[in-house]
Amino acid sequence: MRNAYGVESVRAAEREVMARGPEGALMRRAAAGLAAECAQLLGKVYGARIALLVGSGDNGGDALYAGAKLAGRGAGVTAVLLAPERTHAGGLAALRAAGGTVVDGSEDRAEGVVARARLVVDGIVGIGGRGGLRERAARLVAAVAGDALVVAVDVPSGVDADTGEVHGEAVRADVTVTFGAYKPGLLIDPGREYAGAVRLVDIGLELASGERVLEALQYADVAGLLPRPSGESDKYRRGVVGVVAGSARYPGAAVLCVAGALRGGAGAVRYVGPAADAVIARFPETLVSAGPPSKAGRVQAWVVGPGLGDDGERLRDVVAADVPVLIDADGLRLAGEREVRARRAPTLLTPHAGEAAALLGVSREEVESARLSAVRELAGRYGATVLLKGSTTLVASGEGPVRVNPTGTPWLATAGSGDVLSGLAGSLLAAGLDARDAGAVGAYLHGLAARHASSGGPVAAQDVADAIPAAWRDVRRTD
Ligand SMILES: NC(=O)C1=CN([C@@H]2O[C@H](COP(=O)(O)OP(=O)(O)OC[C@H]3O[C@@H](n4cnc5c(N)ncnc54)[C@H](O)[C@@H]3O)[C@@H](O)[C@H]2O)[C@@H](O)CC1
Ligand SMILES: Nc1ncnc2c1ncn2[C@@H]1O[C@H](COP(=O)(O)OP(=O)(O)O)[C@@H](O)[C@H]1O
Ligand SMILES: [K+]
Repeated sequence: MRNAYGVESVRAAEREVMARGPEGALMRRAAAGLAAECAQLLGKVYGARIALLVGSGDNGGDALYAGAKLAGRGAGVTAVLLAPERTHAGGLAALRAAGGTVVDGSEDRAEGVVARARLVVDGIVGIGGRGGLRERAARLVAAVAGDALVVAVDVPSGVDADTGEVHGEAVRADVTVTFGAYKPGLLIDPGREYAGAVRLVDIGLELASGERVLEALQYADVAGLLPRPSGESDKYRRGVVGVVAGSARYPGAAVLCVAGALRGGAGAVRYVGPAADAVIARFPETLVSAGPPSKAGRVQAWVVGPGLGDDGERLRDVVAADVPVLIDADGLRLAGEREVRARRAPTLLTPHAGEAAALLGVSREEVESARLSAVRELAGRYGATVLLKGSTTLVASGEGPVRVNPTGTPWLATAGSGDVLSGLAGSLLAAGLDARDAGAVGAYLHGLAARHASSGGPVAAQDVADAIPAAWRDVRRTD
């Protein structure tokens, strides 16, 4: 599991280490890790032109000590000070002693220094930052050459370390070297996008895993959660997933949802609805039935909503069932908050940002700019587990850390791929995973399947469904 910790926890862990160890030890470790990463990116340090953007706090101190190390190896290092009177004194002295130079960020020549640098180190603000870049910092950042390497210290300045929100201008880094622990803002868009590749440097902080606010499943975690048929399994023991999706107008949604469900580990897929002919034509192994879902026979979990149109009756029939239910797409619009809250069996809602926005009564942009608070708010309101889809997929339940999905590709943003995900996650629910695990494992496999199917090129939703078994085997290999 990859865990991310909030700023308060990181600061508390830092205080503990500082109380025990020699002064400045943490910053020296951080700076050493930062310098090593810069050196690796540069390839040749000797003669390289480096600019340090240095703010008023310890983040600037890290940049200065790292700059001193690089200057000691023959790089031409210039520190551009954004708050000259409040610059980290020890760091500044170290840089000067190593042969580095210093300019005031308000001087005209500062922009030229930044523009000529091959590598720019962003030490403007770290976890102490609030809001976007201020004007002078933003101007200097805008001067960075297009082909320069940008390394952010701890977090890209302007990105909220706790949430990934960006209010105003922020640094776009190629690499972010973060200290002691991942911060949520490095793993959730838009912050994740600004951070580039994230490198974690161990500086000896001890964080209790119970304090994590965000977690990302890794291969081994997923392998441990995948359903595994035992020798005595039969299709009912493996779980039957019921799919209520599609309409005369959208039969394709039913086919795609069933396609995902068939690959999700349940023993059988039951389809109820008006697209039975289309489903059977593509997947003859599906059990189809007409009539209401409640009369369809044994089902361990339902998926309801993709392409459903305005069929509130079938939706209500499913929501009244006493087994886990996944509600997606049109189902989200039709399901009342009170009905969902009243359910006793687990409920998993899988909105994309637009659907989440409609449920919350805000704009899509508001959801996309503050995903963490949106997914938590929805989980709280509905008393359910919520999987918020998009460039960063998050899964939140009422309690415990939020899960962030580490797999996927922007090629997944293709019509119908969400239907495949709901079928897949519903199948995992039927196979016995709880709602959080079914959502997180479903998103993980779905993203990995898309990568398999894509290999850098476009994919269609059906390709993603077809690649799920390969993704599954891929994960199992680590078992
Ligand atoms: N906490 C830890 O465990 C460690 C922290 N270290 C470094 O220390 C950093 C935190 O240092 P600080 O607490 O001094 O805080 P920062 O260096 O992040 O910020 C310092 C000051 O910047 C100003 N500021 C805030 N927002 C601003 C904005 N938008 N534009 C311009 N100025 C702004 C504020 O006056 C703030 O107090 C970490 O991010 C990391 O780089 C490391 O040296 C090692 C260990
Ligand atoms: N930029 C992106 N990067 C990665 N995955 C994305 C991105 N945009 C969308 N996705 C994923 O693509 C899928 C699209 O689902 P959805 O929006 O429901 O589409 P549809 O309704 O057409 O099936 C989701 O799994 C979502 O997480
Ligand atoms: K920074």
